[in-house]
Amino acid sequence: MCVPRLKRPGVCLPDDDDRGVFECADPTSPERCASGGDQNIAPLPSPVSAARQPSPQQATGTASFGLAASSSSVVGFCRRLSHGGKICLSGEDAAASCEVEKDQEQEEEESVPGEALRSFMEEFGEGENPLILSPQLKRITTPDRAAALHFLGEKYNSIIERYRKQVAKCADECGPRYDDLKKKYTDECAERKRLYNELIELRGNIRVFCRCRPLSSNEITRGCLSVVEINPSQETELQFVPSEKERKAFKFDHVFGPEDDQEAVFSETLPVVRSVMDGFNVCIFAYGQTGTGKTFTMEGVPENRGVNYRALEELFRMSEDRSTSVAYTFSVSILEVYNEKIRDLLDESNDPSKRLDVKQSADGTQEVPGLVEAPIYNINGVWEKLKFGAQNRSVGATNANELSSRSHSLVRVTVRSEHLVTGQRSRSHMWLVDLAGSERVAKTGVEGDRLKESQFINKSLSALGDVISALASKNSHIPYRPKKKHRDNLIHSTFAGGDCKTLMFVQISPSSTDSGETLCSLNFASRARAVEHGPVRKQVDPAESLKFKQMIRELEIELGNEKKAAKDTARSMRPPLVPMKQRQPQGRNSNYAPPSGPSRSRFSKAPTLQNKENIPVTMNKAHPGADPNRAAGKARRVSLTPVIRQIPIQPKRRSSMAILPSLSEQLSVLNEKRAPSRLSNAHVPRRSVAAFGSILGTPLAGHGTVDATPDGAKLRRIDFGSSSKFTSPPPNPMLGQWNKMTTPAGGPGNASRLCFSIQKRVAVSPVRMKPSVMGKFNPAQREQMVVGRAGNALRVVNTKRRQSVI
Ligand SMILES: Nc1ncnc2c1ncn2[C@@H]1O[C@H](COP(=O)(O)OP(=O)(O)OP(=O)(O)O)[C@@H](O)[C@H]1O
Repeated sequence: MCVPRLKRPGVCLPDDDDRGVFECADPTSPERCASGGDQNIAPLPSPVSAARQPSPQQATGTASFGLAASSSSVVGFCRRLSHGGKICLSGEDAAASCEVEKDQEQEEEESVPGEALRSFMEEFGEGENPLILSPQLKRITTPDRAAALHFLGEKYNSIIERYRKQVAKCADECGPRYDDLKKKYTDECAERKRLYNELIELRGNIRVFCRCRPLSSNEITRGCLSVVEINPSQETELQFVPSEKERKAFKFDHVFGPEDDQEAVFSETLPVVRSVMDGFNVCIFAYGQTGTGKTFTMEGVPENRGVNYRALEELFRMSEDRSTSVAYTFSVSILEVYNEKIRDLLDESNDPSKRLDVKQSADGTQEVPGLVEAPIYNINGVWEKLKFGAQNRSVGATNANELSSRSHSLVRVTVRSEHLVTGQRSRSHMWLVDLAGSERVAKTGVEGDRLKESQFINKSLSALGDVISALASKNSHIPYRPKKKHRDNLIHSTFAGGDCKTLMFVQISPSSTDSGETLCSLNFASRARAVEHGPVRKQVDPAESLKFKQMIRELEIELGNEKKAAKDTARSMRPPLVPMKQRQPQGRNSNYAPPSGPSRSRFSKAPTLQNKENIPVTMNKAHPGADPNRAAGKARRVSLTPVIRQIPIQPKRRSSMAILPSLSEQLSVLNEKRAPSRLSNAHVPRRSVAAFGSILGTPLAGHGTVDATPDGAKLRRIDFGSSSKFTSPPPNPMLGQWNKMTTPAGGPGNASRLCFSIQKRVAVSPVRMKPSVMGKFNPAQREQMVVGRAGNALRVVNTKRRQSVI
């Protein structure tokens, strides 16, 4: 039997989900025949009545079956029911229907009427199994077939209805979730892009977009193939496939394929363009082989304008948006570098004798004095200027491009802004550069003037390539053109100079005939992408910066005066100091007594152990009052003062306002793994320590007590009024005087007067002494001694004396 596989329209077979559409050209029900519905079987009466009274109109119409019935059965059935109505099958199916007829007649003879229909309905009445095999349907005799099909139709309709409801329910339930997820995804993408842009800005990278033009009609005629593969879902990657075996992937910040239009390109360019309105310099330039669409991207055509026009349009739009807070003014200059000469394309006089040159301005930027800077007030004005400039540009025909640009074209848009509230002004530039195309002289078939142009173009582009390579590999030497005023340096500094946000379009041809040049361009662009300039500065109006410089100068003078005044005041407030010459030599770390000097005779005619503040000395119990060290003729105990000097002082370390804890406290504190030692809260200049070291008694003496906290590192509370076990000798008269001078309202004095510094914690640990030294002390003395070490400073602490931890 022939089972036709019906392709659209036709019957859906078990292994094919094409929908079968049977059209009946029944004159009595034209609307049904023409309805073309493709999902449901037309509504039919109940199976029983249908079985009894098969109505052609009811059974006909346009129906689609998702059943596995033999199309022959259905066709035959429809034919009979239509009473002469025509079953229309398309194409190959029509031929199949003839054979179907024969089979059907044969089948009818074999089947048992009524019985088959019943069992069929029993079998398929239950469940949702939509799979009905054709032999089962074939068993039903002709008069019952209508009922069987009707039965099936209803069953399928109900299944479809149920599924439709399920789908609707699912859509209701999942719709909001889907929308939510979609929003999250979009937000995530936007955030990723923002972060990426931020990263690029921080690094100061050159952004690189790659744009591949479509194959030209000429290339298609010549049978050129495309060597570039771009997957639209991967907007940053491009595959270069010059042959079957070769394949190289290139990554850029965005890749535009042949089908991407000017608008799509500009929408990605927009963020960079907007920066110029925020005071950043911006440079957008197109690079690539001749005829790859650089001018198309930058200038565009009147009906399909490019980046230049759209960028200026955006600037005007933004200016309008911000008009309540910022006042913007725009001006434009257009120039070209042709055969290493600069031509002003907006100069209406077109004076050939006018010579323009590049000059370096005071702020290091390249300027072209004398260049026309035309103010623009609206977008119409912009188009006029751009058109005028483009008309003046040097173009010529080559084999590669009928209208090949023979020069680098630079449009400079100057944006000046003044903030209406803060009055802050800025001046920034946007450079829109359409470079001349690199070309293979042999290929472009140029000669004469065109050849000369080509040589200049290639030389200039190669210099640019060197600059970019050097920048990319972070060479210390950037090979700008040797002459400082070289025209190319204007281009180089524009986008490679560093102080602007740079976007490069690398334009490529997809044609297999250009694969060599395409690879060069892609490699060049990859190198450019690796260049890191560092963050770009906001530009301030030069007039504004002059004003700021002036302000800074005035502030500096003011600050200097204030510092001087503060110094003078501080000097007048200081306590009387020992004259410098009386102080011990700096940096001396000696075990010998410092030479006696006038200070001693002046402040302490007979220095005693008691009044030697901060100088721990071992007492000789046998001869009190005698200097045991001298008596022994040996080196004195460590002089603390020089030791202190040796301890490195951290610049912002606080100085202690006192305080001498007991030895056990010291030990416990110091052994606590050098807990952070904020033992002080007032900075005392180093020399004060030295000075007080030789003053008899300090203002601290007799005033300070320590309220030791569990944390030895914490500052002790000072009770100036109470007495202490660490009492000092009576203060000397000079200090008394000084106290009076500096104590407000006769109070105990403030912290700054308690200037005795603990500059460094000292880890005290037993140190082995030479037996010869130890022998000089009796056991009681030895017990009383603790030997400590502070850095490389050795000192002895006597438990019976007022002790300094350091
Ligand atoms: N993306 C594109 N879609 C459609 N046409 C394009 C596209 N890019 C370029 N073209 C067409 O290709 C031709 C060459 O383009 P264009 O003059 O801009 O190239 P070019 O790189 O500036 O060449 P040259 O360096 O020689 O000046 C033009 O006819 C242009 O319209």
